[in-house]
Amino acid sequence: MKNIASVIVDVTTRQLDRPFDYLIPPKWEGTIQPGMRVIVPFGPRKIQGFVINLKNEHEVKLDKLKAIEDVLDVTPVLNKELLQLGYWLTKKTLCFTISAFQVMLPAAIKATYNKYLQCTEEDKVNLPDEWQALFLNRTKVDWKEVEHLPLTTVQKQIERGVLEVVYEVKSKGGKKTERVIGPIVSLEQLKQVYEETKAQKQRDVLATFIEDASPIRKKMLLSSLGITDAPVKSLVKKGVLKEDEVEIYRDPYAERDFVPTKPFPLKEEQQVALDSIKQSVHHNRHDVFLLYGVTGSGKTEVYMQAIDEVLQQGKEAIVLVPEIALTPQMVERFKGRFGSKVAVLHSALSVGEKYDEWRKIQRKEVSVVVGARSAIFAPFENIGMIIIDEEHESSYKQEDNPRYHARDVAIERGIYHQCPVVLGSATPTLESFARAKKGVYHLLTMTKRTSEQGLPTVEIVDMREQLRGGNRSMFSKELHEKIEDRLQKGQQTVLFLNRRGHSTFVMCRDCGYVIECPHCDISLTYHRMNQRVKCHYCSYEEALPKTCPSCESDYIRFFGTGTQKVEEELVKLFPAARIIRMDVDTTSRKGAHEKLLKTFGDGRADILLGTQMIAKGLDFPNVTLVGVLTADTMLHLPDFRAGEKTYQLLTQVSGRAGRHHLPGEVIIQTYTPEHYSISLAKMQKYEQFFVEEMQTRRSRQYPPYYYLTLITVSHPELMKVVNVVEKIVAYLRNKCANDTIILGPVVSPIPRIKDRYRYQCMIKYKREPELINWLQFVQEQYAQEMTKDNLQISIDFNPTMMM
Ligand SMILES: Nc1ncnc2c1ncn2[C@@H]1O[C@H](COP(=O)(O)OP(=O)(O)OP(=O)(O)O)[C@@H](O)[C@H]1O
Ligand SMILES: [Zn+2]
Ligand SMILES: [Zn+2]
Repeated sequence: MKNIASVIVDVTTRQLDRPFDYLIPPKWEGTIQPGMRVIVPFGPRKIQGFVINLKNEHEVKLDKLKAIEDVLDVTPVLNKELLQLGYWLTKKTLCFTISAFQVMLPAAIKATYNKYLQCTEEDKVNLPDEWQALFLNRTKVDWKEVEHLPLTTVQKQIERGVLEVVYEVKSKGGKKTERVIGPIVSLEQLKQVYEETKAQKQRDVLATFIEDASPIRKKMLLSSLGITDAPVKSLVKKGVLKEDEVEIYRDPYAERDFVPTKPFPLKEEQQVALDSIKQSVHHNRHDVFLLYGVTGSGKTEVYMQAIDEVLQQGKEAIVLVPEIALTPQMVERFKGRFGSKVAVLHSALSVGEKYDEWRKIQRKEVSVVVGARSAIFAPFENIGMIIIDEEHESSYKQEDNPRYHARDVAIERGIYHQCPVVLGSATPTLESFARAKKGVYHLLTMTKRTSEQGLPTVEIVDMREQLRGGNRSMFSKELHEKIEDRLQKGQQTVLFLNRRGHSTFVMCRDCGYVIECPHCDISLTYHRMNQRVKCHYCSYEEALPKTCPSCESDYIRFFGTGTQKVEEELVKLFPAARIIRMDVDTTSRKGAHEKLLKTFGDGRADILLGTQMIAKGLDFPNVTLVGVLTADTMLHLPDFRAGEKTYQLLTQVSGRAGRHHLPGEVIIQTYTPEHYSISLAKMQKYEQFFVEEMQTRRSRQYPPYYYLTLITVSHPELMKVVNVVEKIVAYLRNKCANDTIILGPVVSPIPRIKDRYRYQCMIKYKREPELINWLQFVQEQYAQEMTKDNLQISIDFNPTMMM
């Protein structure tokens, strides 16, 4: 009998990042499996851990072995494949094993929770007698009530599919909960208590539950009987009723009807693409496809018909879309085609809602997942295809540990399941397009829009000339006229303001003083709502000063153009226009995003003004004009991908115009019309852009010609940082190949965050198979100081953020 479990414990220190052995007490022998979470003693504490392996007694030294304290799961939360994927993540990103396991699970499982055993009404009849008694008049039993039972008997019922373990998140600030009352005795007993009770109000309560034993919201109970809390409290005290606090779960899409859709007859290019993908589905081949299709070429339709094929094989599909594109429109399209077979995972869901969706996946109630980055870890066991839409989006890379890229995880899972991975984009990353050209990925090209209109015409307006001509407005003459024209025709306009890289700092116009965060070397961002300035890195905030702290001038103003300011000007210029503004301020409340888009989609507004969040995925037939207010704000970021990102964004935004019967027009306003990212976006010539940008990358030795690894060292003391980073660089210089370039050490673009000084070094290399081992060695060398002395060394392979 294997009665020893190897456990990865929840401690994030390098020295302890290895399995520890624990004895399995006899009562759990044969029931504990890899992938389950347990509570184990660790030093003076009791902590959580994941069982990864079982062993026999003779494989380990028995003396000193402590025993497992408690078992948290009755069935594994991580299956064999995901455990393996966890090790892979650990190795590839140099994160802690425990972090790799945790990132694959929904937050609810990590949070404090109540554990219940649940049985549906229909399943109750299938329970053995003793269990039926337990579930009498209720569908949910607190885990504490069954804890004393042998785990195997519980497991048996779970395997039969009649019982289920569920977690409910304990309410933490801000989450909606409500009190629920229900009986905890049998109907017989309820009747008996009813007979014995004299107090009329208590009798009323009892009568309610004799009629219908299911738990009821306390508020409703009190108001329907017209009573106070007191009679309920007495009955709870007597042990007849039970009061619970439960989080209010809501299926965010439950109240919505999704109009069922049928597959479109495909256009020729779509058909060719689909056929190739189907081939590899049929032959269970792990191929990576790059579906390069212009905006509006019907990529989503290809995804959906390919998924159809996968479902017919009895397999499952994962579809990743960027968070920002996970609009109601996108969800609607998948729900419309696949109905209740779809689970949706995105960050707007509450912890409980996310957990509910995850559970649907684990219980195999759904076979399609549409979700943002972390949906790549969906616990399916029979994956037939993984799709990554808008594969160029930087949000697919996680910026915290584990610093993984969803594309890499998708390919790893694709290999395991022997299934195709489809990457789709109108503007693929240079890395992916280069791979496709080399034949590493299969290139599928769609050059035409599905509508007869073709791509919109794009016009570039030089804002410097506008200024010379005396126009100081943020709207060029051209854009102004075209908006006027659309208003008259009753067509819609989308205006895009690129906020990323936009300065919204506060500066004194007399002396040039800029307000900065006292803890981070970065300017504070102005928040109009409450007249305060805020740090984006450490959330430090203060009131907007009335006079300049340096020269006391009262001419201290905030700089940069915010959406609110644009809106104000729009109202002045077009008083009759109905305007919708979408930015972080107007969409912070739950459901607001969806509501605003619906208003626009229903034609109840003329102009949609927004930031990045309107650049993707929108498909409104009446939009015939797209205006980009300032195209170049991103070009000047200290990032070698600035040109690529600008090109991608301009193409995506332009792609919102003229997608159906009406032709579309795009106006791009810029101060640098000569930059090739902007001029080629006008011509919509991705392949030419690719060639140009590749030349730049080659000459400047950047990806995809070179790989990058960024090491950032931080500590509250500057000397310490410099000392450590210099040692690391010296060590690496000694090891690395001759053609490897080590830049630095230099001060990071943001020299200080949260009172920690930051230095970095960038390694550029063509081939360094040992690099990962050297960096692991570096981590081990500094493990003590990282645990005890507040030293941080972050290692980012293929970084997407250069700051
Ligand atoms: N074969 C087809 N026949 C007619 N209409 C189609 C067909 N395929 C897709 N469409 C429609 O064309 C429009 C554009 O398709 P879709 O949104 O899938 O394009 P896309 O390539 O994903 O676009 P983007 O990259 O801009 O988001 C949609 O309204 C879609 O319903
Ligand atoms: Zn700060
Ligand atoms: Zn001043």
